[in-house]
Amino acid sequence: MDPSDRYCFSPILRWNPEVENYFIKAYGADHFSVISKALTRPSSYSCVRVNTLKSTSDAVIEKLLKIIKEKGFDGDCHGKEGSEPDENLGSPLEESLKKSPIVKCQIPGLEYVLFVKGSGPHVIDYGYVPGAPPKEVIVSRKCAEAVLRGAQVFVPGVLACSAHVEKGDTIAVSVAIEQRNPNGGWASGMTRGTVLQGLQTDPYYFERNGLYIGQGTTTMSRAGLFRASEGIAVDMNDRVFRLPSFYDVLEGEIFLQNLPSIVAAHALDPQKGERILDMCAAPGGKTTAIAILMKDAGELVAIDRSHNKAQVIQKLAFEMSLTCITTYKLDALKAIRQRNETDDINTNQSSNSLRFHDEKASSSTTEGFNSDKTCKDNVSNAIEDGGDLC
Ligand SMILES: C[S@@+](CC[C@H](N)C(=O)[O-])C[C@H]1O[C@@H](n2cnc3c(N)ncnc32)[C@H](O)[C@@H]1O
Repeated sequence: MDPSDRYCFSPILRWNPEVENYFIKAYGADHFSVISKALTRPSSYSCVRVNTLKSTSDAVIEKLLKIIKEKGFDGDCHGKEGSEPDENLGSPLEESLKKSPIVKCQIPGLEYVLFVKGSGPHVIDYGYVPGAPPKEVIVSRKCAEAVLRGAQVFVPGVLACSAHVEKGDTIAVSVAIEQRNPNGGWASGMTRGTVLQGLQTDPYYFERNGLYIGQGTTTMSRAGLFRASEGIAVDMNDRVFRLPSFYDVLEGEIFLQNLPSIVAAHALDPQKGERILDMCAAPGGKTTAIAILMKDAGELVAIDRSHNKAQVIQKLAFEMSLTCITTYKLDALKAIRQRNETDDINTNQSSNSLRFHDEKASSSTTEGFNSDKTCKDNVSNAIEDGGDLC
């Protein structure tokens, strides 16, 4: 392989042969190959839920179209145009997205869901010169997945970096996919802070062939990057897949959320005045969806075992002006006592009420949230750390 060929995005899924044979029989070789390829790519659109207590789908579409027009297609990417033709287009949604970059969900009752078009894969010139490989960082898989959905590279996601990287350097970003370890688990197995030379002796050099997800500008030096515990490490200029970034966009009016999570809240059909418990709630995607469906009237108890994540729920509820949510930092497994349990905690509560053994996450009427930097960083880190779009 020519060394320059590795700086591209062409992942190949490796299946357990038995599973692969099963699927080939079930789907046919051609269909299975299309499915297998699609599984290596991010979604071709983003899904956004509108806070109908604050706005309407039409108003949000209008505002987003204006933002997209002002900022360019995907907010902060200005790479070369030109992408591979996408052989998977053809569903009614994708056909609609060809006509307009933002469309309303056509499922009755879900008109508050919007789809925003993305594009890719794009070809990126990493500036490879024989004998002078580009400076690069390796990021975790979760970080890479977020980047391919419009996020920046945050500090905790960086695993390794070239030597002599300074703030403002152009840098290629690749991903270290987890490998199976001897204990049967999966891990990248890379020590954070590893120095890359751009040589075949670099960790996962061959495994990273075709796993370059974009190019950006470093916001700090190599030393700073591994000293810092939070913040943006690489400001992405170009990604192989481009989806609009919704970071700080129409805060409180919209929430980026996968359709199945939205449908889960919708299927629950929560009603005004009900009392609902969300036991693994952070970052609060379903919690806030439920609260909005309840018209913010009733009681929604949201718990998460992580203190920082519980704060993230509070921040989101505050942004969305939802007052029916009460947040607790609490392990769900220890959350509820049997009626006849005889420990001495909360003995003054009625026997059939839920009894919380842990503390309420600090003040839920927090005026401080707007300017609370820690909370904002917690959101970034929670996203970085959790990676899931819930
Ligand atoms: C995938 S996220 C949940 C997403 C959330 N339901 C939403 O729709 O936004 C899983 C969350 O569960 C929390 N969690 C896991 N085990 C828990 C437990 N035993 N008690 C409380 N929270 C837990 C994690 O901290 C994490 O924030």
